[in-house]
Amino acid sequence: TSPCDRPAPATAGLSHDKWEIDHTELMLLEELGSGQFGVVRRGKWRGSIDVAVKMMKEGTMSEDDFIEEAKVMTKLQHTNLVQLYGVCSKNRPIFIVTEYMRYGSLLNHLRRHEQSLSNNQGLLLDMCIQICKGMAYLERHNYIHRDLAARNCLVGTENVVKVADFGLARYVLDDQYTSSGGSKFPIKWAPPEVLNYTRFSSKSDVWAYGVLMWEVFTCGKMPYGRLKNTEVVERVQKGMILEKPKACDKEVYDIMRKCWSHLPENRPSFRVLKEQLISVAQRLL
Ligand SMILES: CN1CCN(C(=O)c2ccc(Nc3nc(-c4cccc(NC(=O)c5ccc(C(C)(C)C)cc5)c4)cn4ccnc34)cc2)CC1
Repeated sequence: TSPCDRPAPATAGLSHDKWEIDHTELMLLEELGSGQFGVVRRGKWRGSIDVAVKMMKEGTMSEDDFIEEAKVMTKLQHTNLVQLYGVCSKNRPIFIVTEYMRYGSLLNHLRRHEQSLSNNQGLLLDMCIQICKGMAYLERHNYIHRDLAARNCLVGTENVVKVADFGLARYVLDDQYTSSGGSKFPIKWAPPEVLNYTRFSSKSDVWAYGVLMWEVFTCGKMPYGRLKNTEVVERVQKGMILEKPKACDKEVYDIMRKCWSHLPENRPSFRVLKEQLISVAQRLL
């Protein structure tokens, strides 16, 4: 059919689609750091809303595919997910604009506050429960994270913890990151079916969540210490799992271990995990 036959897209005629942010309404402030895609800065949107702005370095991401997906991502809304406000896609580099989390990554937060956190099992468990709630929401919406880890969670005021960058891994162009043989692939958070067949699912997110729980209860240790990626792959295939962190109660470790069941179908769902963690927290605290 010729273009004039086709019905106009629903947003035709609107000056901006609702996920499109007008970059003249953004004021860029200090740099927060840099990640897979380049520099991230704090900003103000419409004069008063605190935002984080990822400025996508050219050639680091498949931009058109991401801009299409952004329409779906803006609809994912939960207190334990870092909210995507929108994108500035009319200029290059494109900007990804999200809510701002003032205390940075959970990994750095754990390492910075190890002293006070290491004997506060209640707070560590609460962080895990918050992340589990965010992941249970994604699971309900059949949304797979693909790179869940403490480095990809963020800390806000009053010990709020949120999951960030869910689904973004699909748009990274660097094959050192995307292929399981690559130097940047998150091997230590990957289950056997991802290592062997890159078969991602909410159950592979559950495996990664178990490793994230281990990161939380060790206050940010590197899983499997200095083992090289090839050594980790070999041991995970043979069923080796991470040891119980000192600060961690046996019951909590038993839940971690279930996340590392070899077969995905033997791992609990995030919905079940949430119930188990909440009942352990009630018994323990
Ligand atoms: C007292 N401390 C002082 C130092 N400090 C900070 O400087 C600091 C404070 C707030 C920060 N907040 C945020 N920082 C970031 C941020 C900063 C640097 C890098 C990144 N990460 C990325 O850009 C990034 C992450 C993952 C991925 C893939 C696709 C691989 C999964 C791709 C890109 C995010 C994003 N945010 C979204 C909402 N809030 C933030 C970050 C850092 C923390 C507080």
